[in-house]
Amino acid sequence: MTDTSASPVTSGATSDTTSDTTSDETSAAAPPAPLRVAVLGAGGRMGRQTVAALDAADDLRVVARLGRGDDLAALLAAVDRPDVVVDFTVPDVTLAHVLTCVAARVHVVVGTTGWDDAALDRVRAALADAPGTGVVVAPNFALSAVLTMHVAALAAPWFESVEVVELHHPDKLDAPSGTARHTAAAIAAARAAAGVGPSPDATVHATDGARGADVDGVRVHAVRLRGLVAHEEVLLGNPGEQLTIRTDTFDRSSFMPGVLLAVRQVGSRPGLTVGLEHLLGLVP
Ligand SMILES: NC(=O)C1=CN([C@@H]2O[C@H](COP(=O)(O)OP(=O)(O)OC[C@H]3O[C@@H](n4cnc5c(N)ncnc54)[C@H](OP(=O)(O)O)[C@@H]3O)[C@@H](O)[C@H]2O)C=CC1
Ligand SMILES: O=C(O)C1=N[C@H](C(=O)O)C[C@H](O)C1
Repeated sequence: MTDTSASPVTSGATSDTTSDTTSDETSAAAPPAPLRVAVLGAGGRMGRQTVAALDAADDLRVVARLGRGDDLAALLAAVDRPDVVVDFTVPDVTLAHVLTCVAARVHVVVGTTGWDDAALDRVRAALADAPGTGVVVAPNFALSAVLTMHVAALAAPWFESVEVVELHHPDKLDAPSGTARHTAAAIAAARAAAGVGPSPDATVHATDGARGADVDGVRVHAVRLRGLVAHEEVLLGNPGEQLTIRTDTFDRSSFMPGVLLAVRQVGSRPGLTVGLEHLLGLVP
């Protein structure tokens, strides 16, 4: 539901940062107006956490909280529209949300997973007609997860075998997780660049699914278990040795520094950015 108490129309625009005084000294010290942010999926697990994190930041202001059935296009057509939209909804609708924002030339930060190359290509095509607009799609905003993916890609060419195991709460809609897909893609790219072939696997008899999903040639296994939040292991094997890289999110607060970083940076990153690693400077 749209939060009318803080909607673009009723929130009083920039009045909280506009000083009554005409003193040069005072106006020079005035902080910039907070970035105006709308949250899609605001009533969900991530949406609630995101609204709270934005509320706690002096330089960011939540101006709308949207859920299923709320009119995003109308919000973006308002005079006093948000600067940035954050999407934590469901895989079926996130592409449409992003295309609506790009058409209105409003920056978007996307945490929702379930993206594939075709959907990302549609965003790139839309952005070609919206110069200056930024979209950040990040499968995982937690630092430990981003570093797990980064280190896994560094290590992958040095091992014969590599497989990914992701473990999540059972209310999750998509499998494998967006993080696991992103991890597998990074591993596959690093191995291909180094001329390393597929992981050895002699399996000729297997029950469907027993060897997990094939993501870019990397086996990915998905566990759903009550009590878990979000976890991933990358297993790398050589004769006589194993490297395990593991990330554990015990609480969704782990995602918030990354979400706020993306909200602050998306306006200065025109085009499509996939992965928080780019915002952290881990990759160009
Ligand atoms: N990038 C990251 O770091 C992270 C990404 N995620 C991803 O974020 C997404 C959301 O996760 P989570 O918060 O746990 O899921 P939830 O199911 O808790 O929340 C999803 C929310 O989206 C709302 N919603 C559904 N359809 C629409 C719609 N058409 N328009 C607007 N809102 C809609 C739901 O409303 P209703 O209740 O009415 O259905 C619900 O409030 C998932 O894809 C998940 O994988 C999760 C954690 C971290
Ligand atoms: O649904 C979740 O919870 C999560 N989804 C993201 C994913 O699919 O990778 C990020 C994190 O793993 C939590």
